[in-house]
Amino acid sequence: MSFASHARTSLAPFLYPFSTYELKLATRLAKQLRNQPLQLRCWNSTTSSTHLDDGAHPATANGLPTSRLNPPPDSYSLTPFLDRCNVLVHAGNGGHGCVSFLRDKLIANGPANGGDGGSGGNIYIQAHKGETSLHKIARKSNVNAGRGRNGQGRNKGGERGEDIILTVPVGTVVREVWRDDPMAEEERRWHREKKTMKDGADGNGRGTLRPDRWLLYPGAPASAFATGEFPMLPKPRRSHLAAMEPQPPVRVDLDQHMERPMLIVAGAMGGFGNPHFVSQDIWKPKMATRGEQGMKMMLQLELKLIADLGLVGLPNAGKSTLLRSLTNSQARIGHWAFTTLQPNIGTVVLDDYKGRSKMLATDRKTGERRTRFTIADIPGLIEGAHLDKGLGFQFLRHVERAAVLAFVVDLNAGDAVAALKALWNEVGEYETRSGEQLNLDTEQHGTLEWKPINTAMPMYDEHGNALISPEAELPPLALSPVTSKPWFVIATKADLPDTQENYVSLMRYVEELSDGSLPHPSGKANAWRRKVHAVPVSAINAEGVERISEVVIELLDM
Ligand SMILES: Nc1nc2c(ncn2[C@@H]2O[C@H](COP(=O)(O)OP(=O)(O)OP(=O)(O)O)[C@@H](O)[C@H]2O)c(=O)[nH]1
Ligand SMILES: [Mg+2]
Repeated sequence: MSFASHARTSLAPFLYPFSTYELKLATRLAKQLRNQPLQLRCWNSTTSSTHLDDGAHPATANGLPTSRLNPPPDSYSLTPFLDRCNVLVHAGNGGHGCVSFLRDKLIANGPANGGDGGSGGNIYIQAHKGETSLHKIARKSNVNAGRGRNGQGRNKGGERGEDIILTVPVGTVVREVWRDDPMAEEERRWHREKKTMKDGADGNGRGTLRPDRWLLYPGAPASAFATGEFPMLPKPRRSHLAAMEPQPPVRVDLDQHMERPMLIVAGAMGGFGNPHFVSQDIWKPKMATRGEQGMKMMLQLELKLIADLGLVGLPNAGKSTLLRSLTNSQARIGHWAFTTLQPNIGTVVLDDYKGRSKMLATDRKTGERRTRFTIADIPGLIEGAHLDKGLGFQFLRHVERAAVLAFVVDLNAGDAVAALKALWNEVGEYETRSGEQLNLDTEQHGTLEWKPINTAMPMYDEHGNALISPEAELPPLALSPVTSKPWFVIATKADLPDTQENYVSLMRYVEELSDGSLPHPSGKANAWRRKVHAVPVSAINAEGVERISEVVIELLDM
């Protein structure tokens, strides 16, 4: 059977129809297009306004009636998207201890009963499959957990500070840029002081006067620090939760949906109330300690994965229309290049638990039912994108961050095979260049410090000096090469007349590619080409698009 007849009979019956209904539909569409004056198809501002004036159709350039899949250019909603940000997190400070003495009807001058301060709030992080972007976190830039409340009289401890949970998309890598840990300094100081006392240099057993650590009774004059007797400062305490913090420096790869949040920084401990300082020498301690200071940490959050499927295509190929036809997205659609300037993420729901699911699929990694997958409509690539033409690098960065790639080619815009080759050329060259850049960096700065997630690296040298400076740039994230990703082709605008031959030659090309008789269009010998599909669709009519979900599910599990 020839390719053309194969396509006609099995692959695209809705596109090149022979049933009565489909034939009628196709004839009507083709007729509509033929009847349009040519300038209506080639948009410019004059023709558009003429078009509006005659009132036949609202402002759609292709002359088709407006619908959700063929909206006027001003009918869209912009969803913010960000795939990288820095955020300064500050664990909560501890509350102060309390200076208080029991006073009762019968006891005029009772014992010390000041409560301890509450501990500060913790910072947690949780990857959630409902999140697609980091913009909500980036908006804050500083995230402060709540401070612990101060202790009170009658031995009442202070309340704990409020915890903070950073909710991020699945596929986020969290890396520490720098940290400021006041507790580490306190601990070093305490050990130094203890050693001095032991050596007998200051053998009176009294601590140094540290107004920043001690708290006197309310209304005490400043001179009380000089005249009062202070015991040695208690050893600085860390919260028992600190044992659950990731090893420094924090390197966490959140590639699974998390049911429970994970601790990043524990809050600081509260200060001691005055009963802690009762001794033989000091019966009525008029001092308590201040709460410890919470740790500050600069975190870099970066999405290693922006979506399960990335739509890669030339400008105006019909990517946003395709996204709309598969999801509830309100992405902007326009008949000019670069309508889309930042990725739009949409979710394809396979099972909404309202009845029979659209498709039964299991995630091979987790063994769980797959109920949805996400799609990123990536801005169009132009020739020379790998040389950073247009907004080349920024757009290609997103291509690297999709699990499966769909190359969207417009069947109505010249040779589809040439378009596919041009796209692969840009992507392949980008990969080569980023590899070269990485090698160059390695030559200049020695081995790049990207270690597997969660391995501990020393933060301080033996003298307590920070090894990682706040200005240090983190190395680029190690991502899997683009050419190793499973991919397929979506041939759009197949409703337009005379696109059949183009599709057939595209199909022939990908078949020969899959069986290894042709070299991979990226020029890379080991590029993925196990089973390349070419799916013909008419996104504007939502025809043929169901097949895309089937192919994506198949490729996601490869
Ligand atoms: N006839 C027909 N027209 C389509 C189809 N899909 C998209 N179009 C039209 O093609 C034009 C471009 O569509 P978009 O979805 O904005 O294309 P895009 O690839 O997102 O473009 P950029 O964001 O600029 O890269 C619009 O005028 C759409 O109406 C289709 O299946 N059939
Ligand atoms: Mg677009």
